[in-house]
Amino acid sequence: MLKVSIIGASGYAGAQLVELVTNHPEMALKRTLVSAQSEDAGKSLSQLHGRLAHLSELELEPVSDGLIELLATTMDVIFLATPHQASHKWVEPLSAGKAKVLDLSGAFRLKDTDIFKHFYGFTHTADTGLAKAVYGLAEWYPEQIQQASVVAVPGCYPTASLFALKPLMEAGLLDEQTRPVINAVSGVSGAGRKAALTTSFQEVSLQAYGVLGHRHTPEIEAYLGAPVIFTPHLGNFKRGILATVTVKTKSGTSSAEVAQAFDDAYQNKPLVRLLQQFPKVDDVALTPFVDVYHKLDEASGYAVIGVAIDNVMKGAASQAIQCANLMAGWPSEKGLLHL
Ligand SMILES: NC(=O)C1=CN([C@@H]2O[C@H](COP(=O)(O)OP(=O)(O)OC[C@H]3O[C@@H](n4cnc5c(N)ncnc54)[C@H](OP(=O)(O)O)[C@@H]3O)[C@@H](O)[C@H]2O)C=CC1
Ligand SMILES: CC(=O)N[C@@H](CCC(=O)OP(=O)(O)O)C(=O)O
Repeated sequence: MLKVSIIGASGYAGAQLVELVTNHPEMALKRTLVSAQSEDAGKSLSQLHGRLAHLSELELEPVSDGLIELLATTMDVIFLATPHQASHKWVEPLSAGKAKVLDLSGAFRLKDTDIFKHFYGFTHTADTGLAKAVYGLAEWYPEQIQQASVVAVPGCYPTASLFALKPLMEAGLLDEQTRPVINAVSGVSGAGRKAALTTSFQEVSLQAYGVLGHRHTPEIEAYLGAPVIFTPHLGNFKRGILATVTVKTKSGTSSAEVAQAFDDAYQNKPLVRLLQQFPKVDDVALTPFVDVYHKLDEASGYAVIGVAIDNVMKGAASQAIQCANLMAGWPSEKGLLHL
């Protein structure tokens, strides 16, 4: 059994990880942590998350330098489901021992530290951690993830967007002169658990935000290898992301070529479901699946691809488990397919 700890366990992604690790046949959850000043330190996780009421023995411990050092040398796997600054601080000391570290924040996804500073608002100084970090898009970089000691688990919107675009990019079917246009709607859980006016029940109404400036734009561009137009929207539902992606294909591209590109990319990928219709958020909510559909208008050369994922699962926690599975030498879907 792999010994596992989760830092940021009281948040949405962290609590989801607690559930997934607890259900995993080869993982044993040892410790759950929150920040040093957390008002939830000392509470049991089941007090905060009713879904975890059966795990009443798990206590949330405040993080400290001493505990970080201990975890680095005694754990096999450590998940950080913490804000970007906290992950930036803790990834290097946590990866100094034998533990493999999976960070769910955006702190280690962008290799270009100038772009990072522009979009995240602070200077990246964890060079060693950044050099080690492998981007954890599980179905796309399995060999690199398997060798990694630090994984930067992708953001939720980049996961949905890249699953739509990478098959066409890999097949050389995208028109290089026209940027893909990504419109995506996320449920409110994407914003995290802490109270904020913009995410309160009375305030949320379908609306675009972060237009032409969201930090996920450079992340999508870095792992697609082309510029995009990305517009996120906040929807009045709890879980899920629906990304509708419009692309111009190369002149003469046929529907059969587009279908072949998606079949080639996702055959033998049990967590990716190629549908016969555009996907629905409810079909993936609380699951680790990626639902995908595509349609090409051969006359104009424009294609529309729909992708649905659960933002907290495939957009964060279940993708982190997929990466931990790969790092342990197991199939990425271990412990996830039959939840
Ligand atoms: N929600 C989502 O859909 C997705 C989230 N992510 C990323 O995952 C990470 C967690 O997100 P989410 O679960 O939504 O966030 P939440 O705000 O719900 O949870 C954050 C967690 O981190 C803890 N925490 C905060 N500061 C520190 C610190 N300095 N040291 C240790 N623990 C700390 C919080 O507890 P406390 O404050 O009490 O200490 C809490 O447990 C973020 O980086 C987010 O960007 C990525 C993809 C999708
Ligand atoms: C609805 C909502 O607010 N979503 C979050 C994205 C959550 C996510 O993927 O987080 P990280 O990249 O920060 O890890 C946002 O737009 O900031």
